[in-house]
Amino acid sequence: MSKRKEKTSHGFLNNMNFMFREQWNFEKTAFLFALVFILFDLTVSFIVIWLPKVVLDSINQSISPAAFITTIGTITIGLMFLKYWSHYSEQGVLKSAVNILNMHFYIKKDWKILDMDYSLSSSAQGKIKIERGHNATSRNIYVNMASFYPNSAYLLKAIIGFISFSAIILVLNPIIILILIISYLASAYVSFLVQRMEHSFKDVRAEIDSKLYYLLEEINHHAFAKDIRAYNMKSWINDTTHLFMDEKYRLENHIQTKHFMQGLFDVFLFMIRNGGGYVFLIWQMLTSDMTIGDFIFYFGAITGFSEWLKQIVMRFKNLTNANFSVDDYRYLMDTKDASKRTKGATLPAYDQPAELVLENVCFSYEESDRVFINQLNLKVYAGEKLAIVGANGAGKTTLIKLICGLLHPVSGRILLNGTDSKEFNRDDYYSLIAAVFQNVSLLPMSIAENITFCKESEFDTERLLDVIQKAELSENINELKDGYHTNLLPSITGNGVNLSGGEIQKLMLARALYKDAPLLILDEPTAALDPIAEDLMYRRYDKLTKNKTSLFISHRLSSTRFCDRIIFLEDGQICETGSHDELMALGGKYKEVFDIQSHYYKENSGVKLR
Ligand SMILES: Nc1ncnc2c1ncn2[C@@H]1O[C@H](COP(=O)(O)OP(=O)(O)OP(=O)(O)O)[C@@H](O)[C@H]1O
Repeated sequence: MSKRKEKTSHGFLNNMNFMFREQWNFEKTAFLFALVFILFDLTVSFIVIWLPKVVLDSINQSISPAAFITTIGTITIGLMFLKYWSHYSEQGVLKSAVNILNMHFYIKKDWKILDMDYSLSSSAQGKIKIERGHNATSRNIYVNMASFYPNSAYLLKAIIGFISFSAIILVLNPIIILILIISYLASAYVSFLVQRMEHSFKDVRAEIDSKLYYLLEEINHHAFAKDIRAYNMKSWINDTTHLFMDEKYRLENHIQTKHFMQGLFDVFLFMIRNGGGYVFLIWQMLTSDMTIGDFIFYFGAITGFSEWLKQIVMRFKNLTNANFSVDDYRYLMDTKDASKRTKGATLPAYDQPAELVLENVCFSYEESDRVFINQLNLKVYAGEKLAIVGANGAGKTTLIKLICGLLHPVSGRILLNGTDSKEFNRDDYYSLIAAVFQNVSLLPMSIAENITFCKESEFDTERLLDVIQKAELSENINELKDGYHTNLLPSITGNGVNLSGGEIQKLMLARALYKDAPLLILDEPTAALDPIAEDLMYRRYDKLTKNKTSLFISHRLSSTRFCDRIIFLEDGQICETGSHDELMALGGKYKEVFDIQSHYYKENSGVKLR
């Protein structure tokens, strides 16, 4: 499979364009808020350094108390007005960007993860990508991508403030500006180095987080609670969690140490910068005609100038962080599916069984050198009932995932009614297959919704009742007060029932039958059924698979005899194929395993399997 080189960074300007367009499309008023905030907040900054000069000059010039109160009162009221509206607008910018826009990215990212090819989302590389996408849209407003827009506004405000205050200090002495700027450039450079170092650990951090959070989520998972107690796994979980935590601690500690050193360097520069400025002003007071009002005004300007520079460095740093997050988000969102998402080949009829052909199919998992499916050739005739058997790890589930289009062959082809599965639109192709996988997936909604995936008002009742009956679930459901309207997962829905393992398996079968697709795939569908339910299912298998081609995976070889043909898989290859009688006559691996299983039955119950 040829690997496309993926773009991990779009560049700052491109990201800026992207974020501003997103903000514009999402909420235009955010731009008005930003404008008001910048203008008003800057004006407040000027008034704050100018007001003490006005007060001192007024006292020096001995103006009348009425004029003094009017002047100071007007300025103070104006200041309050501007401060209120600047705060209001700032909140407007933060609200629309961080609270709303971030939620928009968060949902889009989740949708992308749900929609992307399974082969990508389940690979190790895909998991890191997803973790980085989660971090990019996290609730932490200091690093998430939505902080890009407010930080741009803060940065613009700081730049304008810096230029204006420069003009004031320029009148005083240009060298002061030069000293202040050099000290800040040094600070910015060190900050940039620390930030770049932190970014270089992003993949390591995502990998540790993904391991740690997987473990933390699993231990909180209801299904895992029994095993934890039964196998006394607490100490193992504790040790493993601490192992990951230690890894995380070491990494964060290393990063934190660099931040601490950067902080020390900043304090050193601050002392040189501000201390030098004040010494210069005192000297000016002593040697020229500078008034106390001027001293206070310039004192404020130098402090304010330093503050603007600090703001520029800080906002630039935040913006760079947000820019990295935008890159991470776009890296995830740009993921190209390997399967076809555009209009594909014409689909075969849903009411006719499909023919399936595998030609020289090879497959390896991305992160492994091993070949899991090796040059596999197989033809499943339309309407045929094929059983796939083999030892654990032989590749049965992998083969099923390939046929389902969840994984893609590294080489070779999978043809459905003569058309390469790659030629179908991915979602169209999924619609041709109804599969029951080993891992069950129940959702917190009613039994009917879990079977049909339709809203309560939209499903086909007749079809629902038919599949409930075929899956042998009628008796269980009839016992419930609300029948198939009963909710599942009461711990989440607040009411309803918990089904047993066997009942869930029947429900999964009902779900596959309701889909009524031409290719039915059942991966160990009877593993949780009691012998009577299992026997019933085998006897009804013809009816269940009417007008369908079916693939049936099982470890119980006796259960595959109702299939037309059996393939025995070993190391990702078909080593034997034929009907039960043919394989028994062959005297190979199938017979060997069958004899071991039937021997067990004979010895323990006197029941012979043949
Ligand atoms: N995501 C993965 N990455 C790497 N290897 C994997 C992955 N999933 C499965 N494997 C490996 O592929 C091999 C085949 O697994 P598969 O699940 O297809 O076997 P199986 O025949 O269905 O086994 P079982 O009967 O136990 O369900 C196993 O060795 C397994 O470890």
